[in-house]
Amino acid sequence: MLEVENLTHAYGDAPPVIVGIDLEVKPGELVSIVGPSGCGKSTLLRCVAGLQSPTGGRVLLDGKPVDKVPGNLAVVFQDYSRSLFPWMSVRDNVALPLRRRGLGRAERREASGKALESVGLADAGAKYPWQLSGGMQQRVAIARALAYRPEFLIMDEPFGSVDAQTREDLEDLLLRVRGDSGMTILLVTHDIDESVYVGHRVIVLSRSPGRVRADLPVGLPSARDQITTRERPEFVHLRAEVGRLVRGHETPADPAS
Ligand SMILES: Nc1ncnc2c1ncn2[C@@H]1O[C@H](COP(=O)(O)OP(=O)(O)OP(=O)(O)O)[C@@H](O)[C@H]1O
Repeated sequence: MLEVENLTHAYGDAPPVIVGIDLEVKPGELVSIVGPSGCGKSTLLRCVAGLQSPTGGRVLLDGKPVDKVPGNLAVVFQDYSRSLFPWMSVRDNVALPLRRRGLGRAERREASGKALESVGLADAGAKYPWQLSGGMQQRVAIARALAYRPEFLIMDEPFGSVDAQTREDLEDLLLRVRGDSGMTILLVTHDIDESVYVGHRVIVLSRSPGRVRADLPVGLPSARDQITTRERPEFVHLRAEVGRLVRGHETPADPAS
């Protein structure tokens, strides 16, 4: 269980970028976070991942305060080009964090092979990241997080730099991970459709300073697919509601804001 309590963060003497954020993510849940540009989504994720100390409030993972990156947590950023080591093979990039898990060489190799297979890159292990397309590199970054088998997966706009078809494939991969692994996942995305398509819940942050404006359950069946799910009336309705909230419009359910 992930709990964020009254989280506030300011950079130096500047006004706070997030204020009084409260949220809970239950085991196995995938929660999408959306909000206007600059409202503090990445700041929130960095505080949750222990990469940054908040100036107020706290983050608890399974009841323990987060003050550094927890051992059972993995992070995937948008900028895969900076997160993969160009001098290491794809296989070694994926296997690297497994040393932290104390796995031996053979086990690391097996786990990295399986993770690469799960992202459709079984044959790319011996290549170097720079020999792959952007979408493939991002799949390597995702494979690295999956191989690590974290309990908590934090993703900051992970599909933002890939083409539309790859994005859909990666969303479907995320849905499979969500279903199979029981991981608790927090995903920041700019894509409102994506937030609904992959999420159990969508949290909308307000314009800067970011506060929780809405926390909306996604009442869609667990089995989703790119065509039929997006045609469902519940999907169309929720997408419109999230869109209005992100743009700062009033909604029937939110008359006072
Ligand atoms: N390291 C930093 N030092 C100072 N200010 C920062 C730092 N990181 C972010 N900010 C500022 O904090 C605010 C929120 O940034 P953040 O990246 O968290 O927002 P975001 O919602 O993720 O943005 P976007 O949607 O554009 O990616 C912005 O005004 C940004 O300039």
